[in-house]
Amino acid sequence: MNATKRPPLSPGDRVIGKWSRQEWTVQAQLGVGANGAVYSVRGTDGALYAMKVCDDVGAVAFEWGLLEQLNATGFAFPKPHCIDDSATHPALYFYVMEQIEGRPLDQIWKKLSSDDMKRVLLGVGYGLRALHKSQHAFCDVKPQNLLVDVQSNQCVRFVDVGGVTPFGRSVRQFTPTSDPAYWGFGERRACARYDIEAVALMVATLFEPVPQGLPQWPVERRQAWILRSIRGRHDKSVGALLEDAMRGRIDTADEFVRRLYALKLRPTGFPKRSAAKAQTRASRSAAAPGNGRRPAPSQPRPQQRSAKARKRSADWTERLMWWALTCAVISTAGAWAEYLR
Ligand SMILES: Nc1ncnc2c1ncn2[C@@H]1O[C@H](COP(=O)(O)OP(=O)(O)OP(=O)(O)O)[C@@H](O)[C@H]1O
Repeated sequence: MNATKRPPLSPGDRVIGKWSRQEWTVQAQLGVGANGAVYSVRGTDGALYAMKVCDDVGAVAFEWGLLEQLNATGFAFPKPHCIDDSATHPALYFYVMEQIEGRPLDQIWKKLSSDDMKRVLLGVGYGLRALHKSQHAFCDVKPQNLLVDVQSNQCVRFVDVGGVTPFGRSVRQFTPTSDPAYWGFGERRACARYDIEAVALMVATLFEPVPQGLPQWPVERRQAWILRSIRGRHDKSVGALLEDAMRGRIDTADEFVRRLYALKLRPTGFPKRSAAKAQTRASRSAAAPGNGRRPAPSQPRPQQRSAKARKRSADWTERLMWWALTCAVISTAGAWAEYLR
């Protein structure tokens, strides 16, 4: 496939579908990968969509077919909207889908609190659970394909359906650092366990970027490196979960979700973020699911907090006063004793 075949689109360009006669105006480029480029486009209905443009008409048809098939089971991938060729650009094959809000996981991971990390991973687990029900594996699990909406309680959605493969088949599209076979943990065959292993590898490499020379290392050395990094750096329970997942001891997304729920996270070992903030967010969403705007009932109110602070400082000054008074009484008594002697 030759990347130069595909005409690049710029903001303001209009694309008219040859068959559907629908029209879209390009707003911005959302991303670009090995298979094509994805643009944010506005339809004539005023809504924003994502348009994926590939060099190869076969790739467009293949991804479109998968999106449609998976949409029927309803889950984390974008909803398909339309497939067409451009009447306005030569050799421009594309499909239009829902534009997913959110930022790629690698761009926000380091800013998340441990609670938010757990929430994101639960979202990934739920998305995989739904996908696996359709007997397909994601296969190309990588942070760039997981979009997290930080405005919406860390809601996670998947993009890039190109790697999705029916269970039992060989994996066609993968990213080495999330590929269990690359690390010597398993074979490159689509199944639920492959995805869970990939998630664990992805998390480990988000915590600690891989060394530059890693591709030249023998597989045993790579494996030793990643095991050392998860055993040494994180909360022990997180390390144990990641290691079990990597080693293929977690067979289903259901089990992964259960293990995540059971994790008792310590605030240490994760990037700094005010624990109070995280707790406020968690209790907010518990109090008002969906919008999280009401303050948590268990949170001490500012007036209560300042009353306590006042009481603490009053205790301290009171003690100082009594101490000064006692000293004064003792020295006065001493002076009288000296005078009367
Ligand atoms: N529906 C969407 N909504 C918002 N952003 C999207 C959408 N689809 C893709 N993107 C963005 O565009 C980027 C590239 O898209 P995609 O992964 O589908 O291309 P690709 O050529 O298959 O990439 P790769 O080389 O990883 O296989 C994604 O990482 C994501 O940031």
